[in-house]
Amino acid sequence: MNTINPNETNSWKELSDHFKIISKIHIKNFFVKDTSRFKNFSLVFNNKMLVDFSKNNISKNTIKLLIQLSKEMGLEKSIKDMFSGEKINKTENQPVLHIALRNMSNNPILVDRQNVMIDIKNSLKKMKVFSNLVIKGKWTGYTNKKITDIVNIGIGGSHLGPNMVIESLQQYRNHLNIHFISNIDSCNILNILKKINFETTIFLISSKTFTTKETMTNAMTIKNIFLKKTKIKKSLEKHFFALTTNVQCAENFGISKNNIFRFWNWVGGRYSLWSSVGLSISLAIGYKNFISLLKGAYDMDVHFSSERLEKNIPVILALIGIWYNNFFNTETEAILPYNNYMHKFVEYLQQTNMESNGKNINKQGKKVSWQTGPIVWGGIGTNSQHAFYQLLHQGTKLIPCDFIIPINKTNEFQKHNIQLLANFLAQTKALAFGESSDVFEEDVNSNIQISNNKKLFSTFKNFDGNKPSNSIMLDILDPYNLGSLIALYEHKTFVQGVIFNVYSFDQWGVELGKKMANDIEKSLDSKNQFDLSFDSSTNGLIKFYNNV
Ligand SMILES: O=P(O)(O)OC[C@H]1O[C@](O)(CO)[C@@H](O)[C@@H]1O
Repeated sequence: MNTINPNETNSWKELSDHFKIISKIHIKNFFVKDTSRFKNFSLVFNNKMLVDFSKNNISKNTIKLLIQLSKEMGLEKSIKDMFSGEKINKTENQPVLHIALRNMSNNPILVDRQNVMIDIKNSLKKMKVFSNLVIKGKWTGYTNKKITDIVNIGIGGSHLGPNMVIESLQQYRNHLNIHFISNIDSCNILNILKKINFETTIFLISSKTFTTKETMTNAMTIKNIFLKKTKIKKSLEKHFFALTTNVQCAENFGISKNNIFRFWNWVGGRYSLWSSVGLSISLAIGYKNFISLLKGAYDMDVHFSSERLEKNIPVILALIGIWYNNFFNTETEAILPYNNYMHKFVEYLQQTNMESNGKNINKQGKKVSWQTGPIVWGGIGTNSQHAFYQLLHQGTKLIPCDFIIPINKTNEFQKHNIQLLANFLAQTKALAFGESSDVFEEDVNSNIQISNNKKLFSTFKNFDGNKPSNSIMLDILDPYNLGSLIALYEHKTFVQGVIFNVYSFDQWGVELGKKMANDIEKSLDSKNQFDLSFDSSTNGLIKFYNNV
């Protein structure tokens, strides 16, 4: 195991010195000095994805030093360890093998000397058969009607990934309506209940542990309402399914053995959309498209595990992220997809990144003295341009951005597609290069007496530029490319975790809130006469609730 902290490496010291020079250079000057800047600072993946990282505050030397840092932190060995099934999730004593779920090679992957590919292939076969039966109308409900609606009941990784993929791939959807119940807030259930007919709906209870409070409460409520309506216990067999590692709990809940789609403890919840947790995806877009999604991710895995670091897209994006996070001290990064279907992408990435690297204890159990995972946020273009881009352009915070756009030339609304692309290009250009306010003077309304105020007025319109961004272009938004894009961000997160020297695959930080919610829930039970033994704030809030 690597035992060095990033800020104790030689590269870190070199990067700190290097920062003093680079931070004084405007991005536009990098372009002036190097006429081949785009060529030198962009990479293409499989002729389908272009990653342009030229509009950053970086030189060739920056990349060289960052790669040196990654080597000092043992990145190459860490990648090998993950792909070979080493137990790199040490605090849970598990390997981390979402990459096995999309392994399209014939190479075995061993966990405790067992080849996990056999179980994975069987699970995929079961998903294929079931998806086909439902889509073709051969799986019927308890009154023999064809299935029209699927409800996925799950939260966190058992919800965000499938929901994002299904939304992103709207154009590949079949006739099935897909719904998600995730929140314990009853509004979520009520809203879905209004839309479905129990006779033609199946419920996928998606939970790695099959113990998550929200999911279990939601599933039990639905089951009770369902049984009240059907009055036949056997009807559950036609309508209730479990996607889980915990077969016993699923059976105890009343799911029949055949209706359990298993996966394994070595799949992290937030990396589980590639497993049977992706059943809603396979139902929504068909098994063949689900496999294309896996294939896209697999090809990115091959790139990530075999390409040298200098040409390795997830590595380069991770290192640029570290450069801003740890040397420019930026606190956040914005993800800006220029595609309406991708409106769930940011929410999904927040879990991938923030649950993985939101840690303040290093692998040796000591408090870190460097910044770890950034705050990930963002929104879709062009809507976000009219909401928060003002701050990106003229605010006081430096916010590195990833702009993502799938090319769309195929539909009849070409004017819209062109305008969307023009906005995408314009924003990254405006952020990087800025513009002097003189350019705007001719626009100034002639009625305004600007002569006295001219100087003052123009400062408001000034664009400093020098705001960094990456541009990611996909040749199309299809299952394959989406798979590659998701895997790219998964690996970016992994690389950053290695450099931060934190364990990226546990999430102990969510436990305390869960435990306290249980204790407080008991005290809210009116039978207990509202136990008020908490702090004065919690007690005050409970009293207010009680008196309303
Ligand atoms: O799939 P499960 O076990 O219901 O867990 C749901 C989510 O809860 C978390 O453990 C966090 O609370 C996530 O990591 C996970 O994706």
